[in-house]
Amino acid sequence: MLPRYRLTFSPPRPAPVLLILSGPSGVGKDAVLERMKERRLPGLKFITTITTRSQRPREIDGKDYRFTTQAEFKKAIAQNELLEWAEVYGNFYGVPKSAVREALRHGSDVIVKVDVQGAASIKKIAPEAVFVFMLPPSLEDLNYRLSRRLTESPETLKRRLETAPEELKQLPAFDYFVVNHDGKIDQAVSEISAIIAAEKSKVHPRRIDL
Ligand SMILES: Nc1ncnc2c1ncn2[C@@H]1O[C@H](COP(=O)(O)OP(=O)(O)OP(=O)(O)O)[C@@H](O)[C@H]1O
Ligand SMILES: Nc1nc2c(ncn2[C@@H]2O[C@H](COP(=O)(O)O)[C@@H](O)[C@H]2O)c(=O)[nH]1
Repeated sequence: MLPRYRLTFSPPRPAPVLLILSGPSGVGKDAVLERMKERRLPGLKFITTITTRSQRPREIDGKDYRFTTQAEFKKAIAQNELLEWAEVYGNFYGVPKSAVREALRHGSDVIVKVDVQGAASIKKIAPEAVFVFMLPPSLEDLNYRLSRRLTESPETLKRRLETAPEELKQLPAFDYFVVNHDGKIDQAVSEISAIIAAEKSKVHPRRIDL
């Protein structure tokens, strides 16, 4: 007969992770996040940000972005509805604070996609977030991807590509990097998932206070 023990132990409850994904335009952030969404990983929430940029032909309002006017965007800033906002390549973009708070309150892990300015702002507000920088294998690959996407005018394409080297200099401010190798979107998805899993296994987790 085995001795009977009173079991009083239970493992720690993992804290939700706020993952900030950044990287130059065209590196593949959206493509990787789309693939992540297809995997329907439980407890993972993707935040739709808002923008004054014009909607691209294949974009869906409310899914890719919440497209808004300059006036509405200014109102959102005035009413303190944005976690951060920035002018990026000539348009305004911002993260709705309530969506992030709500998801974290429900215990979900949260992914927010922003440019490097947005990542720097969020680092000041929520330094406990996990900052991930997506890198291209080379600037040539970045150029090729952004050109082939056919979403940019010659002027905006030039602006985005000329900004990339400056953005890449921000890498040291991040916690992790993920290289989005050509044709290897699944590998990038796995690496981001592994980062989330590692963060959730920390004995001393970073607790977000927003
Ligand atoms: N691993 C990859 N191999 C080859 N092509 C890729 C890869 N990842 C993304 N792409 C392609 O590169 C282009 C740019 O990708 P995507 O739009 O996801 O970039 P992004 O980082 O979200 O850009 P932005 O910051 O402008 O929103 C798309 O046409 C996409 O299909
Ligand atoms: N600072 C923020 N940057 C954002 C936000 N949402 C998206 N972005 C970034 O803007 C650029 C351009 O995006 P595109 O869709 O016009 O190609 C890209 O780096 C996005 O990651 C945000 O809320 N804040």
